[in-house]
Amino acid sequence: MRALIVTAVAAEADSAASGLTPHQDPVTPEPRTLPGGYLITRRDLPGLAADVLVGGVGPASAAAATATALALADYSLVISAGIGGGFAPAAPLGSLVVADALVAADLGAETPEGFVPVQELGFGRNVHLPPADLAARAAEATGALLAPVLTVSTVTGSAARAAELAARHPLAGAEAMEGFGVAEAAAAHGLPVLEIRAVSNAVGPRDRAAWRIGDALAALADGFRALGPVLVTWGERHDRDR
Ligand SMILES: O=C(O)c1cccc(C(=O)CC[C@H]2O[C@@H](n3cnc4c(=O)[nH]cnc43)[C@H](O)[C@@H]2O)c1
Repeated sequence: MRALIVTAVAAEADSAASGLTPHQDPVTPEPRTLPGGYLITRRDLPGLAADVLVGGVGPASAAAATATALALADYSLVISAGIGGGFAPAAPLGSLVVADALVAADLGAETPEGFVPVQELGFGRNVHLPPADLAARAAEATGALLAPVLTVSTVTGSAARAAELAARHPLAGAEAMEGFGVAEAAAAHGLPVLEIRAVSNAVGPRDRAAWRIGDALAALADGFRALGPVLVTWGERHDRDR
């Protein structure tokens, strides 16, 4: 099974790659550069070839990078991965969230009656769903919360915005900036998508001193260590059924 893992920045890619690196191997990423300047690193486990891509911050960058990589090689699965904001109390700092839905939370129109998602306006969609069995197994193996992950173009920085998002998405576990873009590119290629986020900060009032990026990157590496065998098993079945 060949999987494409899309992160926003190099530190996230290094975490994902180190989690997928067998213990006896030193972590020696040898990135290649794709058209567009995107860096991609290959990790091989028995039964799993994983390409880890640095796709940039935000849904548009993530979609462009993902589509570029998908046009150049044959994949069975696309994974959006990185750090994110966690909705309290369900997703504390350092915890993991696996998406049971990848939701474009600010793609739509503001109206006097409130936010209307683009799907209700009749232009496309706001939600992509991962394979339910894969998301459930991934969450179980990694100890993650299985919950919707919101994709936003603006990081939430106030209690009012956090409350608005929570009211519209009461089950949301995390917010980040790339998942839906990755999912759009995967869908355009007919591929399933998964999203995993390690919580670096709480969704709420801006407080840079409270970020725990190092802890989140370590949690992301642990998550990928646990995810590897799940991907191998899922890939064997998926490739057999294709
Ligand atoms: O300046 C700020 O207040 C601020 C707060 C949190 C994150 C940022 C970023 O610019 C990081 C964006 C980057 O990291 C992911 N991320 C991490 N935490 C969040 C979040 O709470 N909401 C949305 N995205 C987040 C995101 O996927 C980007 O790749 C700045």
